[in-house]
Amino acid sequence: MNKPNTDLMTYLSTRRSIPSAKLVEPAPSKPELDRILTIAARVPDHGKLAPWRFVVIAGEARSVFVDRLMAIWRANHPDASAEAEAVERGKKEGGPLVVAVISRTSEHPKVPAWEQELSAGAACMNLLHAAHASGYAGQWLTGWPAFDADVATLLAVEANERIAGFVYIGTPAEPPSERDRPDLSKIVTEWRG
Ligand SMILES: Cc1cc2nc3c(=O)[nH]c(=O)nc-3n(C[C@H](O)[C@H](O)[C@H](O)COP(=O)(O)O)c2cc1C
Repeated sequence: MNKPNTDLMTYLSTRRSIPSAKLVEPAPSKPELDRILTIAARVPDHGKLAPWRFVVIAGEARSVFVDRLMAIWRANHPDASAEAEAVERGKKEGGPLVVAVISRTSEHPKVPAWEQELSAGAACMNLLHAAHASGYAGQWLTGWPAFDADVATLLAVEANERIAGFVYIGTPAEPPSERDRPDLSKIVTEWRG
């Protein structure tokens, strides 16, 4: 048996996402991000299909992406007030770096699409853990952009792909508050035959 890693257990049992609005510079450097993405890709993957890919939105492209999202949002909300638009922009501006995790399924005789999609979810979670282990923090968000056809076009999402999430990564501006977690008695049962 491996020696218990108490630091890791403490992290895993207390981890929290940091809301994207509270993620600020610095963001991971290119080598740090490469390492983070390498870890994100090291997830259970039945059939070695790599049923996910990552689109990094960082640096100058980060604000261009927000502008493009807001153009789509405005087209879908032609009557929105300036205040509502500012609120929406504020949400999208959170976090200095975003990784769009794209789930990519293909027909396979033994690996149903569901399993491939679960693997993409695992990649999102590993991405958060890797960001944290590298000294950063993150939050996994979908929101309307994950389900919008124009955003899919913007990210060159293909017919067999879906956006699994936008993982916002940066440095926490403040420590997170705690969040209630489900009671084990509500989520665990023991099968006794
Ligand atoms: C697939 C997925 C999509 C999510 N999308 C959103 C979202 O759009 N907005 C939001 O506030 N939280 C969203 N969340 C929840 C956050 O990622 C996160 O769980 C929450 O902020 C609480 O943080 P925690 O990781 O400490 O539980 C999503 C979670 C998952 C798994």
